[in-house]
Amino acid sequence: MLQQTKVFKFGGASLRDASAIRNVGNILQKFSSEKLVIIVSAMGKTTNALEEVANSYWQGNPAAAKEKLTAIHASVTEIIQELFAEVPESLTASLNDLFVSVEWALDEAPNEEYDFDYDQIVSLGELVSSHIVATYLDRIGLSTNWVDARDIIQTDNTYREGWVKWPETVTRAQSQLPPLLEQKNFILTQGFIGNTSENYTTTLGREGSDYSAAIFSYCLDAESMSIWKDVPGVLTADPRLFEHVTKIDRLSYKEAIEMTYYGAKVIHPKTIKPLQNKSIPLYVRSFIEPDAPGTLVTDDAGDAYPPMVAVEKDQALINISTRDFSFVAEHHIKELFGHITTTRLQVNMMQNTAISFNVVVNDIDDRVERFCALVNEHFKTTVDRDLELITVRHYTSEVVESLRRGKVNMLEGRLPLTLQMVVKDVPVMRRKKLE
Ligand SMILES: Nc1ncnc2c1ncn2[C@@H]1O[C@H](COP(=O)(O)OP(=O)(O)O)[C@@H](O)[C@H]1O
Ligand SMILES: N[C@@H](CC(=O)OP(=O)(O)O)C(=O)O
Repeated sequence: MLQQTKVFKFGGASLRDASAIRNVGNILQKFSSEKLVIIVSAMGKTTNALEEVANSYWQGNPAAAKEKLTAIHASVTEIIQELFAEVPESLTASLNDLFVSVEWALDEAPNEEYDFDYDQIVSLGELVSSHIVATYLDRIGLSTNWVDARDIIQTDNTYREGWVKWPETVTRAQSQLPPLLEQKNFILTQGFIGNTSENYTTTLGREGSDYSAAIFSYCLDAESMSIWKDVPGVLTADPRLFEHVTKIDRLSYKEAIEMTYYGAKVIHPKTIKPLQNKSIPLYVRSFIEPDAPGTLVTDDAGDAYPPMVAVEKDQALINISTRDFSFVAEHHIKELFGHITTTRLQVNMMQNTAISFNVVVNDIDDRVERFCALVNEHFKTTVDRDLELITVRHYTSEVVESLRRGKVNMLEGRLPLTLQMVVKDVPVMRRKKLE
């Protein structure tokens, strides 16, 4: 039975309003005889809205936080009123309980750690959407067991980026989920959230629901995993940023992990490893054209690919140099990486010269400032911000030239299959109109 379980993941875009949720219901009708574990994200941009609640609360403005929370509750209520001719009382009650529990938390003084409070607040989005979708599926005759993902996914207490405790998670999934799939064909649960051993909620990192689906797939030795997106599959570049992109029919795990790590947002980068480790095929499919084949990510996908481009925004280039003109030696690099680890910087590129070391990192929160303060005693640092990291796999000179147009190149690295450049826009100089 386990071999036949498929895992489906529906993200925020596929659940943004009542008609989108109905569309998900229509897709799932076609699979009513299959064993499915369905992972849902928060609806639309709810997670961003909840981040605003967490920020107001943390900035010492609980009244503003509550106002924002009430607005989210109101928009959820509007969606369910449109979705159900008559909203089931049990759903209204569960949603009220969820919102009230966060509201009460906002009355308490903030915890010492922002990341902890963030997770307790922001996890609400997935809990809300999963109750709505499960109730809707039951209503349209798709009998579904709602599961709290926090009973399955166990993490350490790295809030906002929980590290999965695999043995505990596998044991829980394998003991709890198969009996539920015997009872009803569908299990519906949340992406993005997990639980610590002290029973506190963690999140797995922004856009982490794809990863949750991969965790469930791994634990259940799923037959396949499908993520339902607003694009026809994996494209040669983000269609929001580039014209003339084409769909890739088949992609190897290796290509997928390289592209997603460097910013191809269509798949969360942590998704690939659990699937590759168990050779579970990944389908990236369109919820707009659900019968189209999408992209298949597997082991044996050949190695002839067109140029593929990924863009990661909000990059900072940190130039670190020794204060006394000594070489940047191995012991310096060891010290620097110690600080990189403690400040949770993600390094996307690095290069060194005799007396300097350059790293390109995701510019998140105040991590760069904290890193610079830590290294200040031994090193001088300068930081360039608002940069983009452009990664091109299977690059050609034409593609690279076209990407360079209008950009200043700050750092570049080439390997036989991958070219990376860190760029910023050329400052535009315009002639003034003469009086
Ligand atoms: N190479 C790519 N191929 C397809 N889509 C991409 C690519 N790179 C970035 N994207 C973007 O990823 C989006 C889908 O991912 P995402 O918004 O995270 O989905 P969801 O939140 O529904 O899981 C697309 O709308 C597209 O703009
Ligand atoms: N809701 C979370 C997790 C997630 O993966 O969402 P989505 O599937 O819509 O990218 C976020 O927005 O970060």
